[in-house]
Amino acid sequence: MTEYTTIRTEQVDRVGVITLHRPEALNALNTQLMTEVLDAVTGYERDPGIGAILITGSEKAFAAGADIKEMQPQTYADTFAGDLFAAWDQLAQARKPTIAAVAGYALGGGCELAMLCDVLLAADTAKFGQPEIKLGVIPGIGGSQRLTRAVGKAKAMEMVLTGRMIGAEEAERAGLVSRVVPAAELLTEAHKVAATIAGMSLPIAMMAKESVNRSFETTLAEGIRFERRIFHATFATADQKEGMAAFIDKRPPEFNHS
Ligand SMILES: CC(C)=CC(=O)SCCNC(=O)CCNC(=O)[C@H](O)C(C)(C)COP(=O)(O)OP(=O)(O)OC[C@H]1O[C@@H](n2cnc3c(N)ncnc32)[C@H](O)[C@@H]1OP(=O)(O)O
Repeated sequence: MTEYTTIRTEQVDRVGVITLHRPEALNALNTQLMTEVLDAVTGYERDPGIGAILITGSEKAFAAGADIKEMQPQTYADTFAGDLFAAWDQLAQARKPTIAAVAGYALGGGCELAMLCDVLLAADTAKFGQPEIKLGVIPGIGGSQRLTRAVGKAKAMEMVLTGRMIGAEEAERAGLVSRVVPAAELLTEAHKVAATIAGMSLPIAMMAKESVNRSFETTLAEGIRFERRIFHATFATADQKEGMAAFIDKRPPEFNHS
């Protein structure tokens, strides 16, 4: 069992949970914390008993951004040679579905971490922003790209150029989050969503995720061709036979993830 110092992990109902835990710094994402998050994600990816990964923070902050105190003294040569933040791409490459449950601040790298996840659920207390410009930098973990795809150019431009935060309702209206729930219900709801996904056939959920993600990277015609081929491939699984047989037999499916 790995000992983590800046995150907490637990496994419930085939869901691998990662709770960011650096309360003294509002979960600011320093190297230690991100290394631990990525290590935990790798562990859950390898674990056949896990079907979805849930990432959450505290009531006050999902994460207040990349660690400014750690970044401040770095030189251009440091950031370039070390390819600062490139490791985070590993989360985007996760093949199992990932869910972010956001309460409080999700700023800069915190907003980017949430956007690296597949499903984004927000508490009514959530505040999203890309305030890097106020620090004399720009988003560096995909914020200018993923935020723009999520909320469109006009809102993304305003947020990235002014650093303005948006609340949960505005984030939902703009399409950044799938749903807003009362803060007291966030974890319960997020667990429900994650457990629902984890209860599906794992290979089929992974195919569904890959297919949706393809829509961000290719033309419509290519995307539809990709989806059709993957759809055909689902018929090679035992879970397709089981899922359809269960419907016909009027019983819940018992997927065995093969
Ligand atoms: C550059 C790239 C690629 C990515 C980035 O993410 S840059 C960072 C973007 N995030 C920000 O600019 C937000 C910074 N934080 C704040 O503006 C405020 O902390 C707040 C509005 C989120 C909350 O304000 P509040 O007054 O409630 O709390 P503080 O006293 O300011 O914070 C408590 C404690 O946490 C430390 N903290 C907060 N955010 C960070 C951070 N991103 N990096 C490092 N440390 C952070 C803050 O300094 C304070 O600790 P001390 O009391 O020890 O100073």
